[in-house]
Amino acid sequence: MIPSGAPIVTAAQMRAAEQAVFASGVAQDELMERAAAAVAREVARFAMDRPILILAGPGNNGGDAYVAARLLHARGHDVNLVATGTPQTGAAERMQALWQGPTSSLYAARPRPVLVDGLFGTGMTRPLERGLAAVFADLVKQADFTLSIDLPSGIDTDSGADLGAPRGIDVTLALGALKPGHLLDCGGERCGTLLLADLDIPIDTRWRSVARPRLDTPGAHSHKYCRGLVAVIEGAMPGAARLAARAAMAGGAGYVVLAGDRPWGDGPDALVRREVRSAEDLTEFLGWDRIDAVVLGPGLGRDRRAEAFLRAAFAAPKPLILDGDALTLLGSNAARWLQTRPAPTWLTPHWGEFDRMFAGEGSKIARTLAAAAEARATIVHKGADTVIASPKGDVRLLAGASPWLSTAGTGDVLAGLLAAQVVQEGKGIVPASAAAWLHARAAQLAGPALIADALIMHIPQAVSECL
Ligand SMILES: NC(=O)C1=CN([C@@H]2O[C@H](COP(=O)(O)OP(=O)(O)OC[C@H]3O[C@@H](n4cnc5c(N)ncnc54)[C@H](O)[C@@H]3O)[C@@H](O)[C@H]2O)[C@@H](O)CC1
Ligand SMILES: [K+]
Repeated sequence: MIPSGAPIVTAAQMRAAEQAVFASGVAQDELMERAAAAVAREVARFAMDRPILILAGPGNNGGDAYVAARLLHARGHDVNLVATGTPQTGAAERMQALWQGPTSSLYAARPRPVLVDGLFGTGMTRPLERGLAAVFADLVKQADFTLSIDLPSGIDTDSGADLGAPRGIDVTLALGALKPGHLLDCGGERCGTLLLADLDIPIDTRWRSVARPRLDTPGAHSHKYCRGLVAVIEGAMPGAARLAARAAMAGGAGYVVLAGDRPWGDGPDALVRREVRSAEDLTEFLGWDRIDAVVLGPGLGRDRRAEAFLRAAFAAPKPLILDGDALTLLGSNAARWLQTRPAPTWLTPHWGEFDRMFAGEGSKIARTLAAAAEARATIVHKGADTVIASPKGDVRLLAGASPWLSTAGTGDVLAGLLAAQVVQEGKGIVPASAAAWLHARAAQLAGPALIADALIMHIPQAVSECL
């Protein structure tokens, strides 16, 4: 579980936000007391009367741990504390001095049913030392319940990379804001349930976790065209385009046309068929002013015909959603081509497609943001964690989607859903975030061993939860 629509900042941005709070007259110790009060509240809620072991590291994450130990002890909880070394910050040192209860060294620590991890937070700069990682993992394993303060110790704040964090953490209480490491890479798997205590720290950011969208019920006078017309272009593997088209219908588009020349299989009868045999036909079709968005790429193929279709779609002044083969065809020319498009474009690459299109270094967020700016397109960078970035610098992160989505055709469904949102919700990151939420929710509803067709059947339920 992840807080919805929550702000996300890097370690450096969090430190800057904290400094701004200090500059406004709040003392550092006061902020630490606030953080620890939130930690103590959550720990007390889960611990009930079970004995608690608190791990305190050398920095301010450890400082929070000392204060939480004091507050929990004052409330009558049975608390032991393990200190991994001497406090390295003034605040941690002052908080250590105020802790009067039992303290032991890490290697003398005895497991207890409730464990609080205050070893490291946003200050982690290198992997956990091996001995420490092993003892920590063992204490987590032997505890019934573990809560991490701010971040699981052993997760990189900005990338979510594994720096030795154990498995089995039940709850992570993020302080001030979410960090990318809560959602990306290993962080997404290791945090357990993610909670957020905002601590009244003002956060100014364009990065957020994906939120449940608010969708509109059609008005009493709505008709099929005003709810948006999506054109899906067929190619070598017509099943993929049909999945996209059916997903666009289920996602609420008013009118969906499947354009191509493949033999017509079974229904759905509501899907409109338009014969398009050549790139010239496609150009003529895309000149139809009722078309609000075009999906190209699912099952398109990579031959000359596919390339000609791609050129025709690029030239049409229509919002365009590119997926699958269209992305592979673009390859390393993607940014150059996309910059010249006369209308907004959305790309939905998985990591392989993304890597073929865009070079660059850094975290998944940094790379997706840079690519979106360069290509002037909104990019939905799919995977176990999905990063959505717009050319304007907005970011939405989605983690924790069903692992059962890793099956053929689910990407085609996302492309169709995105088109439905584009024609209903408009520009930029909003429709992309909505589509990602609906896709993840439909997968949750479809349950284990889902297939792409079943995913589509659950989209209307997901939509109904957003009205
Ligand atoms: N951001 C906020 O709003 C607030 C942050 N606070 C806490 O402050 C934390 C950040 O504190 P710090 O910047 O002191 O950082 P940390 O407490 O995360 O740790 C930094 C210390 O650990 C050492 N270190 C880093 N990686 C190590 C490794 N692998 N092995 C051994 N030592 C290692 C560093 O040299 C440094 O001494 C946050 O995570 C949060 O818990 C709260 O106290 C108050 C509010
Ligand atoms: K921690």
